[in-house]
Amino acid sequence: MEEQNVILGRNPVIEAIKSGKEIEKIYVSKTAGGNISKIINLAKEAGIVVSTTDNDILSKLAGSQNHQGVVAVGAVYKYFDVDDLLEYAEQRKEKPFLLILDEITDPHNLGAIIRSAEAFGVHGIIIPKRRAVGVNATVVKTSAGAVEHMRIAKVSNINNTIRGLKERGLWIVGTDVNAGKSFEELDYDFPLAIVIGSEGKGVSKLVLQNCDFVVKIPMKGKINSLNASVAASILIYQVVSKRKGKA
Ligand SMILES: C[S@@+](CC[C@H](N)C(=O)[O-])C[C@H]1O[C@@H](n2cnc3c(N)ncnc32)[C@H](O)[C@@H]1O
Repeated sequence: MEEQNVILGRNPVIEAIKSGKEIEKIYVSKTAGGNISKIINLAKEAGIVVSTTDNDILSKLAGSQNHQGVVAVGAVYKYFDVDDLLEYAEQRKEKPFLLILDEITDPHNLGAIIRSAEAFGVHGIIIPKRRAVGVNATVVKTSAGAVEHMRIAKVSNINNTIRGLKERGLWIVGTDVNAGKSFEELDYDFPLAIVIGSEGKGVSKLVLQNCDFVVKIPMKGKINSLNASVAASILIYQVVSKRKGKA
């Protein structure tokens, strides 16, 4: 785990963005002028959230040190590469078992998924760089500390990552409320990644097309879907129980 840190001042923040440092958010003063628009543009290009705010908030974040109207709040988590996730499975002499989260935006869902994944021995979680929540303070808290033991990789393009995983021998199991196949029909005794979709629109069409299997958890009630973290937990448990006792 990396400590959450703050970077103060214009040049340090510019250098931090350029070096690709994990930055969660950049705060800029409402009244800042000069090269502030350059910082905002650089941040946007790097996909970093920028918040325009009052000087009081900046001073609080900066602990009364000089911030020149800009404070970057560093990441709370150091991400892994997809290769690290697969190597971890290899070290454990287990068939890879990964989760791919397709644009989960609620930090409580991400935290809960990490917690279940850690509890049941998932080797790693893949999340997209854009349009999804990353590991922030709420996620850390909701995961009840499980995030410290979970390898999470951030990728630019989920579909390219899926292609790469298939080349490495993984089977991709998508989940969708309207799938024709029940999740109980697979034996999960193969290297795999399970795809869980976003709260609003589910797994995207293209990702579903790239899956080897698409399964549903049959439901009896009137509500048409489960919470993403609940669905993830049911699937994770199914994989673990089906693999039990198998090498
Ligand atoms: C809240 S649901 C998304 C609902 C979305 N409106 C849809 O129609 O797909 C979030 C994710 O949880 C998983 N999920 C929820 N209920 C499920 C079910 N009954 N079967 C399979 N997956 C489910 C899927 O990955 C889904 O994309």
